[in-house]
Amino acid sequence: MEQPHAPVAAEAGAGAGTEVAGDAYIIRPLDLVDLSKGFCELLAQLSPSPPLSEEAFRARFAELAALGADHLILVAEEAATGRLAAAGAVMVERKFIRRCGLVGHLEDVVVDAAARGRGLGERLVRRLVEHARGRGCYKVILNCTTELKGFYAKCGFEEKNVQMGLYF
Ligand SMILES: CC(=O)SCCNC(=O)CCNC(=O)[C@H](O)C(C)(C)COP(=O)(O)OP(=O)(O)OC[C@H]1O[C@@H](n2cnc3c(N)ncnc32)[C@H](O)[C@@H]1OP(=O)(O)O
Repeated sequence: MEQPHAPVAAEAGAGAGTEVAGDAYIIRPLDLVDLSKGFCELLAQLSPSPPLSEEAFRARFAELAALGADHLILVAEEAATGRLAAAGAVMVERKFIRRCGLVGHLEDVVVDAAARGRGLGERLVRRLVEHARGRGCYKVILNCTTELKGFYAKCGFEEKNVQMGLYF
């Protein structure tokens, strides 16, 4: 199971909850230092995501940290540059059905365009899934485009049901 979010202002680097991926990337929970390591630039490759002020980033980080291990954002830091190359999140939904079962929701998986095709995305997804399993989730679900079905199939997912959305 992943550790809860790293303490505020903790130094990025190998420690509890981190994994050195093929020596080139350190996979670890999101940290406050990551605002200056390209976190927003990474998210902008996923969806329109203007840069955040430090205040806004810290406030959201604190809200998520308060959820403990029920909300985990992992990032992959390139060891050579200290820049972020990938990020992804999993949140645990607490249900009444299935004897108060837990469901993991995989969200906001992104690999920097320059780092794609090296297995980093799959490695990150598998780590997030393992976290959800460790929390006791009976399944992990996600929404994605048709083009990404192959990627998630490689990560062990299978197609189920239909995604619907209502945007405001
Ligand atoms: C729940 C969500 O967050 S959905 C949003 C997903 N994110 C995005 O669309 C953002 C833009 N895209 C990306 O960031 C990346 O392309 C990702 C995350 C989709 C894939 O990351 P990568 O690091 O390039 O993938 P990775 O190298 O780990 O690929 C693992 C396997 O999936 C395959 N794969 C990767 N992308 C695709 C794809 N679009 N379609 C089919 N197969 C794919 C790879 O070929 C590889 O297969 P192999 O083991 O046989 O070689």
